[in-house]
Amino acid sequence: MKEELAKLLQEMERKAEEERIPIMQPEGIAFLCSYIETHHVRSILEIGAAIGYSAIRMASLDREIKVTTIERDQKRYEEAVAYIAKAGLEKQIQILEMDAFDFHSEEQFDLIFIDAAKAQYIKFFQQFRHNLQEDGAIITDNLEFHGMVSGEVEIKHSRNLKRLVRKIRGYIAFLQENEEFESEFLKIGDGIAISRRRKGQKEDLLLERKQ
Ligand SMILES: C[S@@+](CC[C@H](N)C(=O)[O-])C[C@H]1O[C@@H](n2cnc3c(N)ncnc32)[C@H](O)[C@@H]1O
Repeated sequence: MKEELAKLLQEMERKAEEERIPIMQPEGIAFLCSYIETHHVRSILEIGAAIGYSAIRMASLDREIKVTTIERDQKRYEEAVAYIAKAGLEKQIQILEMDAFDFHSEEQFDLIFIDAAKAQYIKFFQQFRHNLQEDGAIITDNLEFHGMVSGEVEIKHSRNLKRLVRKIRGYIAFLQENEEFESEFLKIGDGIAISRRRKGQKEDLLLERKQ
């Protein structure tokens, strides 16, 4: 990695820590980058850009990689735009300021990375599975949610947190029972799931869309 880029990423990590912006943890982003490299991923759709940290990490792996990333928070979007420009990655990263549920496209991606509102994971998955290449993968972060999902870390007084943890457990069950996708759950970073289409399912999906 070039020295300038490494410095920029360090600045972003510091900012995220100071302002409590939830960017990917080091182990999680390292895994994501090695997945992209070993699977020769070239096109990525990211739901949840925040300040653009993971988008920059992913796009800087290879000049051929294109990232489309979506952020609904105006301030974070503007900060991400500035960081992407500083990294010189405007040609590789397309950032959209919008609610991801308003993003409708026929484009097919090698990888879809879901890293936005956790309570909406099932809805994101259902909306964007249509945009996944046949051999692609949907990766979701934060499935352990700091140990709260397994119950290792007890939630004492927050109803909202309890509700969120119930939603994440619901998403895990949704993936485990999913007939179209097979998911692998990894204890990396804050907990990652990799979901790939079972064989023959893309053809069924295309037929379903034609009818
Ligand atoms: C965990 S942060 C993303 C971190 C980023 N992927 C990284 O690691 O650098 C989640 C972001 O998703 C955004 N978000 C949540 N729900 C969204 C939605 N429906 N559409 C677009 N962005 C959303 C939030 O504003 C927040 O900035």
